[in-house]
Amino acid sequence: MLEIKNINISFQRNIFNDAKIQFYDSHIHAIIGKSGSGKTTFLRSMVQDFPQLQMEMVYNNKIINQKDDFVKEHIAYVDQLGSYFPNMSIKQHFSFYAQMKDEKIEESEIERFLNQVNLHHINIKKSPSVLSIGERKRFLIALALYCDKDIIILDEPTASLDKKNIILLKEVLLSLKNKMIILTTHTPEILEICDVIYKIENQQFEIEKQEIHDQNEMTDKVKKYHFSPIKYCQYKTPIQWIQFAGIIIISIFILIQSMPLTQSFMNTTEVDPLIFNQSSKEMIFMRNRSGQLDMIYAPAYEDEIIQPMNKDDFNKIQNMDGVRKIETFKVLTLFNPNSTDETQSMEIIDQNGHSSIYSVEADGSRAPAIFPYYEENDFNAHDNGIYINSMLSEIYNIHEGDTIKAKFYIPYQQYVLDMNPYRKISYVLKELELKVDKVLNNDENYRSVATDFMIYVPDHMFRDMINNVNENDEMVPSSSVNRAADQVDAQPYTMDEYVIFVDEDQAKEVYDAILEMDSHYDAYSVYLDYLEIDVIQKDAFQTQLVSVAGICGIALAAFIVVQYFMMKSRKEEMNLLRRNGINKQKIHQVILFENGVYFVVVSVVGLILAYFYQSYLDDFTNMFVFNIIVLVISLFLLLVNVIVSQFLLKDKKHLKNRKL
Ligand SMILES: Nc1ncnc2c1ncn2[C@@H]1O[C@H](COP(=O)(O)OP(=O)(O)OP(=O)(O)O)[C@@H](O)[C@H]1O
Repeated sequence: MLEIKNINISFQRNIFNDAKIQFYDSHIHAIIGKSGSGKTTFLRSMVQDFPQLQMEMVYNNKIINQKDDFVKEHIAYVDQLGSYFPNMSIKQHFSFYAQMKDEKIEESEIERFLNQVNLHHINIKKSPSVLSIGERKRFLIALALYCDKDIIILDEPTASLDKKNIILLKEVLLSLKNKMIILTTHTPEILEICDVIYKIENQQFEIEKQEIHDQNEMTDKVKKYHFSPIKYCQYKTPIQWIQFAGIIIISIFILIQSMPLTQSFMNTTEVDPLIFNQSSKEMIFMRNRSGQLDMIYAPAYEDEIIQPMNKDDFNKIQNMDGVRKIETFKVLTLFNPNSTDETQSMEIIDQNGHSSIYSVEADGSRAPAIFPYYEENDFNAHDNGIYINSMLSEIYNIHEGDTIKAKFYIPYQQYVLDMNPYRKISYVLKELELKVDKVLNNDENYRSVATDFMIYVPDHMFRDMINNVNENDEMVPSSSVNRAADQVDAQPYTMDEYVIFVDEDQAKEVYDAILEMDSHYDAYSVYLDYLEIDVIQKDAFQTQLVSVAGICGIALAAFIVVQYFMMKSRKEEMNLLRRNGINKQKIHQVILFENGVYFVVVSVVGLILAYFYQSYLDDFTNMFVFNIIVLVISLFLLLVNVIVSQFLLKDKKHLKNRKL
């Protein structure tokens, strides 16, 4: 027996005032009353709490403290509309309850239950929406029977039913001998089979009819129903799966958009320390070029195209504000500047005499070269030592005190052609032994675009290396030099490239002035070049940022719209779970689990894509930043996801929502 006492419900007005009511095992009860008297509200209050409700329920002499558990174990509720889970087929409804009961249900068993309520030959793979409302209500009763609930509540079961369906329903109700049926109706055919009829009058339940017969002992065995939020996630319509996949795809799209942007941001922030050291800020390379400049200015590698400076211009530059000194400049290479199609070997001898021989790539990309340094470079307190940069030291494992032994190409004579190229240069191949006095830090040395592997020798030593060449040295054969020798006489080689030492704050003016003097004058400063590229990169980043922000904004709006509709379609589903006694925490766990799956999928795919993107760039130096950005964006999208779901699933319309 179910006794409900002290029923108080009031909205704008009192609906029940200290009312009480009793329901008997194996009896059919009807509640009647005028429209608006509170029939639906009362039935609803039996399965769901709301703020305007107070009541005390006693079932088989036990006070019900946990209404949710009681509902889950004992009550099946069928509302006026015959509401069903919109995310489940007929068959899935049964398997959902089977899962809660820790059982498996076969199709034949489902059919047996459907037969009990006169539902034959329906396609159980279809959604209950294909059923008529009468069939739907009977289907829900069949479900209640399968769930073995002992209390079945039917709100207006005959609403919208035709005569034939009313008769069918009546037969079904009569067959439920051992259940406690509680219904609201005004249909005489149903009322005549009710054992007890209560009428709502003056906010109380008044007995209209009471024919209590022997009550089939309804076992109060505690049935255990388990609701698993994880298993529940499988119940989705194809549209919901598509929506779920949709928000994942949109999220991944946003992540993909962020990657080039991140890269371009890193480009704008990454600073090579070599660019900002004092020497790089104060050195401007300069030359008078014959012919067109192709690509970039690579100091001294292209000295066939360098011709002497105009004396007047040279003097002008020398007298410019900020110019401290002008020195000649050249680079000695390990490869034949006339053809780099060869492999060279380089020997490193350590202080103990142990030697390592390296074969240097034919393309010269890892080839060290000899550069002059000057007093103005302020290297290591002017001790006239031989220095190398840290990159060369690391790659070839060269330490202070080690000796680099290799053959370098040293210019000997030039054949001035006075056209483009301006001259042909003959070289000798000379073995040099350079004992490394010090490995310079990045903030000490200067940088060149010619190579990353630099050996610095004092300017006077450098000039000696060039000036001490004579015809006894090993001449490098060259057909182009021979051809030039047929046309013009040889002259001694002259260094026509220069490095200007300037005051840092006037470097830009000097640089611009040189370029303005003559279109054949080239000026190159690692530092100024960097600043120029930096401005271009920052501009490019800003443009990219605006376009990516636009695209991602649209994608985010699409994300919210899809998520909104997905969640909206689930509101009914969540309400039904509540009516099945599934508490709010469990329902939140469903959402939490789905959000968790979403986050894991998006972030893992994002991290994999970030990895591939970086391998495409062949640069893993920003791996950490990329991964953090992927995770931050995924977390942000997760947050949007959670906010939209919480916003939609909140019981904010509790007071107004009649169909809870
Ligand atoms: N959530 C709510 N917020 C405000 N008022 C409510 C709410 N639910 C019900 N009411 C009011 O409580 C009263 C009883 O409504 P209820 O639907 O229970 O009546 P009923 O007897 O089932 O009527 P009918 O036979 O027409 O379905 C009505 O005046 C209704 O407006």
